[in-house]
Amino acid sequence: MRIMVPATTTNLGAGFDVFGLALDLFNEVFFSFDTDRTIIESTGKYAPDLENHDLFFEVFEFFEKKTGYRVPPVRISQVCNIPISSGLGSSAAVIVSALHIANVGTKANLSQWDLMKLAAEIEGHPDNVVPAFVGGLVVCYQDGENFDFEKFELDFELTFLVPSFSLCTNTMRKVLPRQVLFEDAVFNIKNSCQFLAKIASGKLNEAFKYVGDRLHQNYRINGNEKMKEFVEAILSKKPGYWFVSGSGPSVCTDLEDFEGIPYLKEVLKLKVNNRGLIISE
Ligand SMILES: Nc1ncnc2c1ncn2[C@@H]1O[C@H](COP(=O)(O)OP(=O)(O)OP(=O)(O)O)[C@@H](O)[C@H]1O
Ligand SMILES: N[C@@H](CCO)C(=O)O
Repeated sequence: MRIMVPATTTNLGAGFDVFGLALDLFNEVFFSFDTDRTIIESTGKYAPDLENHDLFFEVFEFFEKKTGYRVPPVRISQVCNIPISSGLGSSAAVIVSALHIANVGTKANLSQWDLMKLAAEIEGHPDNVVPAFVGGLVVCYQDGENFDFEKFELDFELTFLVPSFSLCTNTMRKVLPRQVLFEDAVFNIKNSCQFLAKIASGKLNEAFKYVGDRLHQNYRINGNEKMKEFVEAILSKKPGYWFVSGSGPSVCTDLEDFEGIPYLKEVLKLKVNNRGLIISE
């Protein structure tokens, strides 16, 4: 059996923990239950960047605690095509695939809606896992038990500048302020609403004028010397738009000239994936 889970970018500037977008880049996860112990193997471009497979086991444990089912031993072989700890949803791809494997192996047969809620609970925010499940641009709502989302299907390509250093989302969430200025909150509301209104009206080119943020990006950029240098070099080239992908360090921008940007490891040009995850026997 196989499940392919897409990379995702989130926040898109002002939509912190709310906007998520699935991309045309997938981790492939092959799995079978004909084994007497759980074995996980990783191959693919980014497999060398992996330190361990703990996240799979954390998800299985969470699933067992939440459902009461025991996840049977499983042989997993994953192809890591999504950069790790780079702001492109690598952890969400694992969480979604591991929940699917647990759901199949236990025959718990949870609905996709319930799996999405579990995934958002594990990750601590819904904006990577929801688009990983359903594809497209999603606007997520999660407040305690209340969970909802709407999806928009789009057709465009985004450019991501991926640096050679990585940032851990959990760490990047801890650097965020507990309180913000009223005018900064209003700034983000204006931008996120206008971004979404342009998307909903099909005015895609105008949408990316509204990816400004004052709630999270600066705290994350200024909290890491390499990230600060990386973003300052990008801004010195006066991009039409830019935003930090997820919790970083990758940056999405419309730049074409990447000359002299420090720590730049690779440039990924990724189309929107409106399909979400792909399950096959
Ligand atoms: N293919 C994988 N197999 C096993 N564990 C993985 C895999 N990809 C990511 N992880 C785990 O997820 C962690 C990275 O999660 P993190 O949320 O920090 O980064 P990200 O998901 O790539 O970025 P963002 O959440 O900002 O999009 C890694 O340190 C590793 O523990
Ligand atoms: N909205 C989350 C996304 C992490 O990928 C954050 O910025 O922490």
